[in-house]
Amino acid sequence: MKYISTRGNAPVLSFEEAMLTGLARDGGLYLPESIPTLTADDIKALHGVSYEEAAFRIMRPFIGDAFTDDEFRTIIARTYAGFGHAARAPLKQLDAGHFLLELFHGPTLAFKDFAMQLIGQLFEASLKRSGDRVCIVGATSGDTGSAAIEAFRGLDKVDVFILYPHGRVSEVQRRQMTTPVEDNVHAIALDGDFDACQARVKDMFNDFEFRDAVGLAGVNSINWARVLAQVVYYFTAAVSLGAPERKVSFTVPTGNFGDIFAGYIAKRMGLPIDWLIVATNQNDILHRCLTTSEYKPDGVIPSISPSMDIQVSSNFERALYYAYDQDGAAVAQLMDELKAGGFSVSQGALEALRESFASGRCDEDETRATILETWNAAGELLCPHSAVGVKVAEEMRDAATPMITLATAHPAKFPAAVEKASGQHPPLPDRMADLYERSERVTRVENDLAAIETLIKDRIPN
Ligand SMILES: Cc1ncc(COP(=O)(O)O)c(C=O)c1O
Ligand SMILES: N[C@@H](CCOP(=O)(O)O)C(=O)O
Repeated sequence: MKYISTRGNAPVLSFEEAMLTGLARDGGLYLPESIPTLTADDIKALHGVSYEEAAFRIMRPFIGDAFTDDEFRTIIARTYAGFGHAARAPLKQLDAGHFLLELFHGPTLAFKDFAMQLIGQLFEASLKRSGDRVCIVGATSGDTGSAAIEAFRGLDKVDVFILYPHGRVSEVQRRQMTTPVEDNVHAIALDGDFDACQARVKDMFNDFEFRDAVGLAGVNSINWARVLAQVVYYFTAAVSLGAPERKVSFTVPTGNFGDIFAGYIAKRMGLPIDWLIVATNQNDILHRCLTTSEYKPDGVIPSISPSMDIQVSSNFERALYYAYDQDGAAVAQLMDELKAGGFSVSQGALEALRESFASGRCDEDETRATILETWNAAGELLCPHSAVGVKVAEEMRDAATPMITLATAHPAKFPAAVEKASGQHPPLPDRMADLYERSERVTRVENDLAAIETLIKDRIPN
């Protein structure tokens, strides 16, 4: 299996190389050259198997000869051993035809753990073999950072620097990043929004001198392995509702477009998905683009679903690559226009996107009202991101097709917003009960590439 860049002008890599490389050297994102498919019988055979077995069968065709089957099975077993639910990604029924896919039973209580725990294991196995050292730099609006720090803390041969927007993540998210004591992990509070954090990370990848000097690697959804691991739960959820005989739709609380893009990959692999519905908060650039064709970032507005406070949505580039018939030059042209302020998706590409994706938007009042209504009607306490999903799903679903909304984080990560909306205080699980007492370690930086690069160079071992 070979991996190519969305912009068509970077070295073709193996799975392992793509995983360790992060951003392609032409600024694009890696994708498999072709997408393996599962037959209806393969999908049927997923009925009743463990999450780990499903993960093995779904991901195996993408990894080539990077790991033997035994190695890969061991890695998967370790990945999900620390999850607090035997099903890993359980489905709950909200009402007739509407289901919630709970993705928050991992160590940091958000869907990021599904992929981050896996790539922690994959990096460890790969670096042990090569003896190389890497410097991971990531951008977070709250959840990627905590999941990355949890997955990589204390690992040999890996330093991790996470840039988060100062003052714009929840206290639990911040403490998950700032309280680990291992000295290979570094929380960096940047003066700016998430888009600024992500832009600086991409700038570092595009600064080849710095990139090569520090051995830069990425664990944002820039990294294909992140997306791949998220494909699995689309299969397990759909199968438990009757796939491949019965189609399902998914509504996905969306920001950087990585999670919903994993659903799109599942669809291309042969999973019968009717609609993939992009649910946005008031930072609705994706909804605007899918409805008007215009993609013009106009600044992030802080919300009560802060992990989705994103206006430059990295993985949308991967969707555009397919919508433009895998034309890397066309994608590169759009990304140049984006640097200059924005772009318009062509009519043909918009129609291609609309074959799979629909969208909706949920504002702050609607988010709060949905938390309260879902608590009263179903006894389910939603985090604000999942509430955005549930609200949009309710507006968009039809009676004929089961709708699965992704519950992307545990309500206890956002206790203030959840309590204000519902009157219910969501407690942290026991293993994190002392989070508020632990001491914090964080470095504040300005939004300045040279300053961030200097800080990183000074901190990594020579
Ligand atoms: C809780 C939560 N929900 C939704 C999202 C949006 O997911 P994505 O960025 O993959 O679109 C994020 C951030 O990634 C998140 O942390
Ligand atoms: N919402 C994310 C933003 C980064 O997304 P990623 O999937 O590209 O890592 C977060 O919580 O950090």
